[in-house]
Amino acid sequence: MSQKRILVIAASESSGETGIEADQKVISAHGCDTLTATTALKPRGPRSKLGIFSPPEAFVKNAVEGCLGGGGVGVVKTGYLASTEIVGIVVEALKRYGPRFVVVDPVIARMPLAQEAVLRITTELLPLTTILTLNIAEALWFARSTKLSWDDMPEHPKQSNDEDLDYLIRLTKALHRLGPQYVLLKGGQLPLTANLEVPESDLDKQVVVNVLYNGTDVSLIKTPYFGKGVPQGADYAVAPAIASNLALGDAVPLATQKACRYAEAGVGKGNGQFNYFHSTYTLPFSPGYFIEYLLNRDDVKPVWHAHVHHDFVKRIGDGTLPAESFRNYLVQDYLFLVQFARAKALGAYKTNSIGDISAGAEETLHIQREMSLHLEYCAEFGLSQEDVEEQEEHQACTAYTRYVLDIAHSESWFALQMAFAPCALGYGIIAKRLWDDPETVKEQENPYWKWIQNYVADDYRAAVEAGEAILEKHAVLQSPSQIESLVKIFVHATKMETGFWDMGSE
Ligand SMILES: Cc1ncc(CO)c(N)n1
Repeated sequence: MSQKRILVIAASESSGETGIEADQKVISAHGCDTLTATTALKPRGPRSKLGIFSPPEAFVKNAVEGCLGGGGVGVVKTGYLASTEIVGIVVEALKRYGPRFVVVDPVIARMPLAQEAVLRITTELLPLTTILTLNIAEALWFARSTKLSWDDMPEHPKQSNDEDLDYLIRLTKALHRLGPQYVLLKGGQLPLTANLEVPESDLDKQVVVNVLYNGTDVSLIKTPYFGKGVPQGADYAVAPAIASNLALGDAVPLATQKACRYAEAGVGKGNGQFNYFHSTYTLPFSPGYFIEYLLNRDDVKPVWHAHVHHDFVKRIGDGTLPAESFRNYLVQDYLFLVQFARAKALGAYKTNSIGDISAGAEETLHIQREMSLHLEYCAEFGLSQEDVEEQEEHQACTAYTRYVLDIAHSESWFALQMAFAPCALGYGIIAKRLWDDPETVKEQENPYWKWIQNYVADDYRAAVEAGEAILEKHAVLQSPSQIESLVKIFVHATKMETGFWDMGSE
């Protein structure tokens, strides 16, 4: 699905806390895409006092028209419109291209703006506006700056007990007369009590009421009051979040309610920073590269290395492994594979996908074929199938197989696949390395050559690749915290593999 595109016409603020940069984070967090027309350039911190820089108006015009003329932009969100001319450019472009939604956050109280620009916003931009979002200070600024006569514009109350819910609603209605389809008045500067009354002390301040009005219906969106330390991003995030929700297809009231919830959640536990990505999952790997990521993790790499570079493996390669060790290992591996086949069969039971069921069944059969190699070797050692099956399981064998079977019972189907993973991946990698390594003693010179051949054979390779495909396909569907617990399973199973080699080396 292509991303929904939103044109942001606003100032660039190098702090990233407001302006285009902040809007872009909000919009990205909603899975939408941002196009920009930069109206002003504001440095961070004390340097901002040295001045806000203005890009040439021709640039702003070209950017706005280029973005809207290029098509695919359904929502325009405006922030700081730095000059009368820029307001004119925006108004002209909106009339020409008629985007579906126009979200206006008129940054008029905290950035310098000519009286004429405010007037032009009021008379020309607001009538083209889908939703005007503003806080109380901005609402009052409009009241002071505009030359319009407002019949029902409430006086700014001098006494705090006039600043009640009714006052907020009257203010919202007054602003609606300026022409936008909706007004959202953000009440963060006027927190109320839990019963929406005027608080008598700071302790009583509990609820922030945001008032949404469309000319007929007033709706109140209540959010908790977090005190004075609320990161400013919480306020600025509402408008771009509305723009995103509109782009994604919500009607204005729902888009607005969800935007207020988004902003509320971003305040989080109050470390002073607004969290834009509170509901965004970031997987630590790119799709298709889970295994590469997994094997390079700091908590996996050394454990994995210990398994695939074990001394037992080296001595299979150079043929110096004592026959006795190999025989003991093979017997235990046969017993291991019996239990592994049980786990594979149980895995097949644990899924509703017929593809995954039959893959599980295939793997079970594949284990049976792998076991015939073990029996061939054992015959050479004078051991029959019955002899092998009579042997007692070594603890390393019991530990590994019952761990996997326990995952099979207590965890998800995919967790079980992660418990299987070190087995196939490891033997695939080990055998290929031994096969390619010029140091490896080959053919008849090496009593274990058949073993190496078995794990580089086409059918084993195909089984490994099928397992890899399963990991890649399902890893991208997990949450980041699930990935962490899955990795732990993989690490533990890998250690069990190493334990198996250790046992063989005894
Ligand atoms: C212990 C162990 N791990 C992996 C394999 C590969 O199937 C095996 N045969 N035995």
